[in-house]
Amino acid sequence: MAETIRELISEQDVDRRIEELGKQISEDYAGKSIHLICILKGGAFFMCELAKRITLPVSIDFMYVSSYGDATSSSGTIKIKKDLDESVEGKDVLIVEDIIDSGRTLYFLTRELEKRGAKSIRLCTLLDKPERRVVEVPTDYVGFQIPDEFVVGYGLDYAQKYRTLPYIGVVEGV
Ligand SMILES: O=P(O)(O)OC[C@H]1O[C@H](OP(=O)(O)OP(=O)(O)O)[C@H](O)[C@@H]1O
Ligand code: HPA
Ligand SMILES: [Mg+2]
Repeated sequence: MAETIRELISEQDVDRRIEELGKQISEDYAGKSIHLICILKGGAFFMCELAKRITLPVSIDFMYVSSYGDATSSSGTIKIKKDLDESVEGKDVLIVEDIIDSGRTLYFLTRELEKRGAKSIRLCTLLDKPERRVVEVPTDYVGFQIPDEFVVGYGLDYAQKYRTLPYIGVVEGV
């Protein structure tokens, strides 16, 4: 069977949900500024859309961590491929991810940012796949809970392909 993509969440539904998340985050952090930490590569697409919808002062930084490579399951080893440019000490940090799957990446990141002295650490993820969790991690803001299927689009890749799809789809035939 050839590799095909089945739409799971439409572009319109993703946009609408990001709008809601931006509003909720702006209310919850009222009076504060937020330091967004985008987890590359997948989180970049979501972060740009989310940041535009937060009505508070926002600063942004990027970290590139990767564990999947070209596979559909985690290698279990998280590597920092590009570190943050700025210190997180004393900052209200909001980690922005495209997906929480096994939870290993988020667990690693949370511990790392705690060690570096962040004042508070929360997570905003576009997608959450709770059935696959290996490590328990708190998810503060979740766009959509999805079933146990390998998804692509809106930053998510399968072997570096499909990141630029404007909707979320399931890879079939692999
Ligand atoms: O909960 P987990 O099982 O740890 O999976 C989630 C992580 O896996 C993906 O990153 P990936 O390693 O594919 O890097 P990428 O964003 O560059 O594609 C995704 O962007 C998350 O960072
Ligand atoms: O379902 C997924 N798709 C793409 N990348 C991922 N990284 C963890 N889970 C996924
Ligand atoms: Mg990936």
